[in-house]
Amino acid sequence: MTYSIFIDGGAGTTGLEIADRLKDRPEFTLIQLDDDRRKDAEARREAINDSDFTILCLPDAAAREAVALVGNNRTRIIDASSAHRTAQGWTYGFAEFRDGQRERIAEAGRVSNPGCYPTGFLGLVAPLVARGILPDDWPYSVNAVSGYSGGGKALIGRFAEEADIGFRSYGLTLDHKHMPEMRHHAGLTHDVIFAPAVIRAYRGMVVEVPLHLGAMGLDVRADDLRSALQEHYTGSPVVKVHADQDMSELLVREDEAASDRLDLFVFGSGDGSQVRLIARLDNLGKGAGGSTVQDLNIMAGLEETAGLRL
Ligand SMILES: NC(=O)C1=CN([C@@H]2O[C@H](COP(=O)(O)OP(=O)(O)OC[C@H]3O[C@@H](n4cnc5c(N)ncnc54)[C@H](OP(=O)(O)O)[C@@H]3O)[C@@H](O)[C@H]2O)C=CC1
Ligand SMILES: CC(=O)N[C@@H](CCC(=O)OP(=O)(O)O)C(=O)O
Repeated sequence: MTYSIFIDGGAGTTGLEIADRLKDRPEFTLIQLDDDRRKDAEARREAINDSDFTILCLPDAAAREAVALVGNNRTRIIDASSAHRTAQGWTYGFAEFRDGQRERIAEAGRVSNPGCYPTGFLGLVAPLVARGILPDDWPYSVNAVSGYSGGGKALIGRFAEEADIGFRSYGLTLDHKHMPEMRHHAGLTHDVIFAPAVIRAYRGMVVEVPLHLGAMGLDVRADDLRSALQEHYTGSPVVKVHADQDMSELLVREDEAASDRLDLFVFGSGDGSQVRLIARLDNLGKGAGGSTVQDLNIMAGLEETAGLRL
């Protein structure tokens, strides 16, 4: 059985990453539009409806428009944009973050891929909240840095033009589009305080949640959080919870290699009461293209990690 795949937005940063992961897979054939027709609504409608799976790598408005072009019950959609991440009728495409999610993805007709930052945040916090180890009513802070490819072609262009930008903090109006997704899927009662930044690396990101467990009035310590995460992700080929505590630094290289892994760390103070929960991932890997291909594999009933860079 071969599946036909259309990547709408296939000439963009995420679309090209996904095509690269699929190009040597005999299970898939790619429907491609010539460059002069790739934004033509009729050409896109035809390609979408000819496909078994359409993957949306578009700005949010164009992603909504693409969904409205589906005129059959067969074509299944995976949306990499943030248009449908908390929408009714859509399944959140993060197989590992809560029990039963992989099975929901396998059956779904509409899957919305997580944002890159929420993948780090939810990967760390959601299993701990679900187990009652961390509270659902704490105002969590999320500090993060991303490679500039996270902002797509526009930000890649800007970092090429303004060669002196080394660090860019943003989200300064405290309304970043990933905040509803983090709150919703972690089941929190408050929005997180989200402080994202971009660094002069093409890809890669570090997402951190600092916690003062003592001041929060919790009895658990760093080791308990790490053990719970290790138990939750046991056997996962994609998500690794690191045991080592003696690291003195975590680096993102300017020319970091592509990776579809999600690496989680729990660093604690001597008494374990102060904790830094840290996720390291590739914004174009588990943060976008890697998780899309993982979801596609699950939906198509194929080996879940086929084509991934682990
Ligand atoms: N980059 C990342 O790390 C991540 C990105 N995402 C999401 O994935 C989606 C794509 O992002 P990214 O690849 O970075 O963005 P890019 O800007 O690099 O690519 C978007 C592509 O969509 C094309 N496009 C825009 N409007 C239309 C339209 N109406 N019809 C057809 N094609 C259209 C653009 O065309 P043109 O080339 O002419 O501009 C471009 O090729 C976004 O929603 C983004 O938020 C999600 C997770 C991480
Ligand atoms: C560095 C940078 O600009 N990152 C993007 C998020 C990338 C991502 O996850 O994309 P979605 O739009 O699909 O959520 C931003 O902050 O808007």
